[in-house]
Amino acid sequence: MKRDDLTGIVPLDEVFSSDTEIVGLSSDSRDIKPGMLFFALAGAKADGASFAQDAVLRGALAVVAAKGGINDTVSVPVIEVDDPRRALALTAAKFYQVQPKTMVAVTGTSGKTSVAAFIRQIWEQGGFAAASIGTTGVVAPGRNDYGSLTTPDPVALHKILAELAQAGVTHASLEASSHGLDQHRLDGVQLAAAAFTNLGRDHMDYHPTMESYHAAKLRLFRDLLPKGAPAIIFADDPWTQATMDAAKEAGLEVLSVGRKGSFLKLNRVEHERGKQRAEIMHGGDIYEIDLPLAGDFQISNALVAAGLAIATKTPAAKAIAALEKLKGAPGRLDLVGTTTDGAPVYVDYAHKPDALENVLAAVRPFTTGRVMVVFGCGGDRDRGKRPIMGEIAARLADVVIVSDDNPRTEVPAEIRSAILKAAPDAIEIGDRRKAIYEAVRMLRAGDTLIVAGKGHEEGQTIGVKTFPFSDHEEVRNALKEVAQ
Ligand SMILES: CC(=O)N[C@H]1[C@@H](OP(=O)(O)OP(=O)(O)OC[C@H]2O[C@@H](n3ccc(=O)[nH]c3=O)[C@H](O)[C@@H]2O)O[C@H](CO)[C@@H](O)[C@@H]1O[C@H](C)C(=O)N[C@@H](C)C(=O)N[C@H](CCC(=O)O)C(=O)O
Ligand SMILES: Nc1ncnc2c1ncn2[C@@H]1O[C@H](COP(=O)(O)OP(=O)(O)OP(=O)(O)O)[C@@H](O)[C@H]1O
Ligand SMILES: N[C@H](CCC[C@H](N)C(=O)O)C(=O)O
Ligand SMILES: [Mg+2]
Repeated sequence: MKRDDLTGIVPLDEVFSSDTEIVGLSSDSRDIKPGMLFFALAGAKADGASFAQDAVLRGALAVVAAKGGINDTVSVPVIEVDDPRRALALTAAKFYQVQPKTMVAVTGTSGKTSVAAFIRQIWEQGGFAAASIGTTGVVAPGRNDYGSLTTPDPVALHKILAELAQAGVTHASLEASSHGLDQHRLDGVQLAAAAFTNLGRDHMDYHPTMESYHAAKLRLFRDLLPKGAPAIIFADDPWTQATMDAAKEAGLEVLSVGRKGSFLKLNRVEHERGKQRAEIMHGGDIYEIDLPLAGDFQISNALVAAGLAIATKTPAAKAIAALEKLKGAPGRLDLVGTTTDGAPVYVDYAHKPDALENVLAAVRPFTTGRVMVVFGCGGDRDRGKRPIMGEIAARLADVVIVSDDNPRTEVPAEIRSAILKAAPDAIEIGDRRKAIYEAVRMLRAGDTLIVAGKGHEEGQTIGVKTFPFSDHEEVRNALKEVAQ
């Protein structure tokens, strides 16, 4: 791409002639090839500025950095900007040029992946070529890539958006994580609408307080949505009011959904094992639907998705009717099988306190026997949530098995012991395969088992190595073995 097609954000015209060809951008010196621009970002672990020399040696045309950020002398121009992360995101948007026409983003502690998958399905049912991008990867017509970050870094993200647009995708939903918002990964994405699901304890290793965690989420409404755009806000969360106030102050059109919602109001819901019947009110009309998913929280997610669809011009009756055909995102209260006595086993991605609380509460109404749970907590992540999750499991489940979930570089037994402090009656089985097998073996008619924490994940990270591991596969194998 020529200099002039890319200028405007970073003042490239001050250092390059107009015929300079720029072949790419990166904030990782290891990815730099001749003809690329290197953006030096101050990170959590390292300072990108210290890799400027490395980037130059690999052929960077220039280094974009914060004012006074580069102390070493480098042999290429150093371009100083106020905010290198934002500059990278906006430049990436220009570099990759095209994005799907209608894009929405969803933030919140829980429900992002589910809402992103639901709105994609509502659009698909409306006949649009639609995509979703988030924790479970990129899902689009003819494409299903496994992803590693919930919100990809801006260069990867804009490359994906351009590929999707070029493949004819017109509608896309994105998950906006608090890290992603804080690090400006989504700046430069042209959003038509955005949504907020809820706020609970998460990532307290990154955000110093709940208020700063909330403020990171609010960037979506304060800084990224254009004025007048719709903000769909789940109405029944303790953080609803503060979020609505911020969205109103930012000049957005606030549309609330939920039991206390006014745009989509949930009048009534009846839970059954695999589905729930809901009465929803919109614009004076009443709709009765069967949502083919278990769990009260999935009603909330479905309402947020329907709100986004209506706000982006899907007729309300169509958007609400589409809820009857929704499929859950992989590993979200995902029914993997049942024992010969009919006891169901679900795999769920609850790896934070509120999610665990919700999922255990969700299965209680249709469990006549015991609610059982196998779970652990990730290593090298927020340590404070361990006893909190232990307490929740002990309070809401009848049988608790504490096991390992990506211990990473921590001592697994120490993580388990922090959970067990608040769940003294729990059974401890570190090996997750054995824990799942034991739990399945204990199941009796009327019981429900939740294997929580890993959801769609396909590995167990011990130390710095990731070993293939799938809760789905382990549950299926255990069910087979126990049935024999
Ligand atoms: C803590 C965190 O969020 N880190 C993210 C951040 O990295 P960072 O900027 O802090 O990087 P750093 O390692 O300190 O290095 C600083 C800079 O030096 C550069 N560098 C480094 C080494 C080198 O040889 N050369 C070089 O140029 C790095 O590329 C970087 O630009 O920016 C990177 C690029 O976007 C991300 O890949 C990286 O995600 C790491 C891998 C990560 O684990 N992130 C998780 C916590 C995360 O983002 N999770 C959220 C939420 C999950 C959820 O709840 O759903 C997500 O959106 O996935
Ligand atoms: N609206 C909700 N309210 C509370 N808990 C929920 C809600 N939706 C989902 N959950 C719980 O959180 C888990 C993760 O759901 P989902 O993947 O949709 O959320 P997420 O926000 O994308 O999470 P992550 O940040 O971990 O990717 C589910 O498996 C379920 O246990
Ligand atoms: N995006 C989250 C996922 C956590 C999933 C859980 N299985 C764990 O490893 O803690 C994180 O990396 O913190
Ligand atoms: Mg997610």
